[in-house]
Amino acid sequence: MQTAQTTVDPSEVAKFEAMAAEWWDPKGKFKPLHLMNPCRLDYITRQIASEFNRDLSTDRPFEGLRLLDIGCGGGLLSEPMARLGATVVGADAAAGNIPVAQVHAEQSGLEIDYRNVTAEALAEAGEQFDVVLNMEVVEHVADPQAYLTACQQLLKPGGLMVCSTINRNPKSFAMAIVGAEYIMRWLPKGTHEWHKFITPDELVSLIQNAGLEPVDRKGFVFNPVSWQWKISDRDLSVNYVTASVKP
Ligand SMILES: C[S@@+](CC[C@H](N)C(=O)[O-])C[C@H]1O[C@@H](n2cnc3c(N)ncnc32)[C@H](O)[C@@H]1O
Repeated sequence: MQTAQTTVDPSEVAKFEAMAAEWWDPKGKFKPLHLMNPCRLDYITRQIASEFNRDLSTDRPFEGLRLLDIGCGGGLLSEPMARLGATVVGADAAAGNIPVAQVHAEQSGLEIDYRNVTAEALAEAGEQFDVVLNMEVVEHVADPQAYLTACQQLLKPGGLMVCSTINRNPKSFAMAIVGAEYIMRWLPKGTHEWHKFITPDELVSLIQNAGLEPVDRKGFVFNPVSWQWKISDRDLSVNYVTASVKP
């Protein structure tokens, strides 16, 4: 791993190291992210297409865009972005995630540049991207403001950051911790720490303080009957996503 680890919380990264082998098992510990993937990919692709004026009916609409998937895990989002034509760098603080992501991309015939590196180290190295995907990571870092500032530095002017996380309220405690970890046992107990969850207003302030302009926010809502996630304009009570641009 490269230097500049200021925003890494070693105990958080250790949790993901321990689960690294399971990234691509849709019934394993990352089942919630697999279930959520169609819904969040729909949001991400529409935000990128709108920001960069791309036609989603074409084969590789994101050709020419350089995209960073920060906290990429096993590459559940890096791979679809590469399929859509983006030049993808997947970065993660957990070293064990990288070979898992690399092997899966190779087996899928995709070229993705996976690196065991932090956002701060990439920013220090002067890397620049059109898009930063920052999905389900900010609730796992030691210093969200420093982390989001590094993400801002990584964007070119006019670049887009899509950032998702979990709200902090009694409902999110019941759903994301008691429900997902203790009742459904989707995730190992202790995967999430409720006090590290961030309300939408707090996230908007952090994003603005980092020098980005928030342009959209939506909820991701799980329907236990259809067993599917949907995008909601109004319900940001548990999982939610924001889009921001660098002026
Ligand atoms: C919940 S997973 C999300 C993975 C992926 N973004 C997704 O949504 O499918 C969080 C990931 O963030 C990584 N992570 C935690 N802290 C990090 C940091 N400071 N910098 C980069 N990655 C980090 C973890 O190792 C883990 O792979």
